[in-house]
Amino acid sequence: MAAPSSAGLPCSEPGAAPYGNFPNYSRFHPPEGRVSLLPGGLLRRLFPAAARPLLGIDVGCNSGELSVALYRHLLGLQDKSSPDQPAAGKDLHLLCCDIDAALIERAQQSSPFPAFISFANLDIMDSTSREPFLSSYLGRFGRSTFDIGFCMSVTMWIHLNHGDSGLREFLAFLSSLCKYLLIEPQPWKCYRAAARRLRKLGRNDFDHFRSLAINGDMAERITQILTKDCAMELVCCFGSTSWDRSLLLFKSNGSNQEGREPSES
Ligand SMILES: C[S@@+](CC[C@H](N)C(=O)[O-])C[C@H]1O[C@@H](n2cnc3c(N)ncnc32)[C@H](O)[C@@H]1O
Repeated sequence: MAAPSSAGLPCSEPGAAPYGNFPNYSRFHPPEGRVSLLPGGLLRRLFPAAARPLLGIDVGCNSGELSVALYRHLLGLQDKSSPDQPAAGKDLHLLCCDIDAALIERAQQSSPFPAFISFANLDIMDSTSREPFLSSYLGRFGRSTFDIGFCMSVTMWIHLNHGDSGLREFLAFLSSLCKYLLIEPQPWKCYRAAARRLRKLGRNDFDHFRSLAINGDMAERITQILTKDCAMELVCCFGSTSWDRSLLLFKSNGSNQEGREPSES
C-alpha cells in the first residue's frame, strides 16, 4: 500500500502536487461549500430503515477535513465545538483513503471520531493492494460492498495520471463497490489550469493530458460513463459549488451489489 508522498516534488506550489495532494486543500475549497448543498436527512432518505451500520468510503480524502464534515453533516452532528459522538441508531462507518501518506498521517492525528472514521494510505488505482485492503475492511462488517461512496474532486487527478482507460476503470470499480456514489467531477477548465501550473514549474505535461478523448463537459461525460457502462442511474444533482463543480448522486442497479437494502438484513 506504499504511496508516494508527492512524487518527490515539494508541495508548497500547487503545480507540484501531481495527484492533487495539496497540503491545504480545504482552505481553498472549504468543506462547507460542498456539504451545505446536501439536504439534511439524506442518509435516512436513502436508507429509510437501516438496521445495520452503514458503510461509506471516501476516495481521495486528502487530510480528512471534508470526510469529517460529511460525516457530521450526514449524521446531523452540526456543532463543531461539542465533543459529541454519533448517537445510537445512527451508525455510519467511513473508510477514507488517499494516495499521500503524509496527508493520511495528518488526518489520523486529528480525527475526532477514530472509532467511526478510519484513514488509510491507499492508491485506489493499485488493484493489488486495494482488493485485499478493502475486502478486509468490509469483511469486518460481514459485507462485500459499501452503502455509499464519496469521490470529491478526484476524477481529474485519476484522469490526468491514468488516461481515459484509467478513468473508465476507476468509475467501473467505484460503481461495483458502492450502492450509492456521490461524485464531484472537476470541469475541463480545471484540467487546463492544472497542466498550465505544471508547465509554469518547468515540468513535463501530465502523461495523458493531450491525448484525452474524454473531455469537454466532464459532469456530462462522467454521467454518460456511469449510466451507460457502469449500470448506475443518476438520482439527482445537488447543485453546483461556488467554484462551479456539480455534486451528482448515482445509484447502482448492478447485480454485483449485495442486492438488498440495509433494512432487509
Ligand atoms: C483535490 S484533492 C480533494 C480532496 C477532498 N476529496 C476534497 O474534495 O476536499 C484530491 C485528492 O485525491 C487524492 N488522490 C489522487 N489520486 C489518488 C489515488 N490514485 N488514490 C487515492 N487518492 C488519490 C490526492 O492525494 C488528493 O488528496
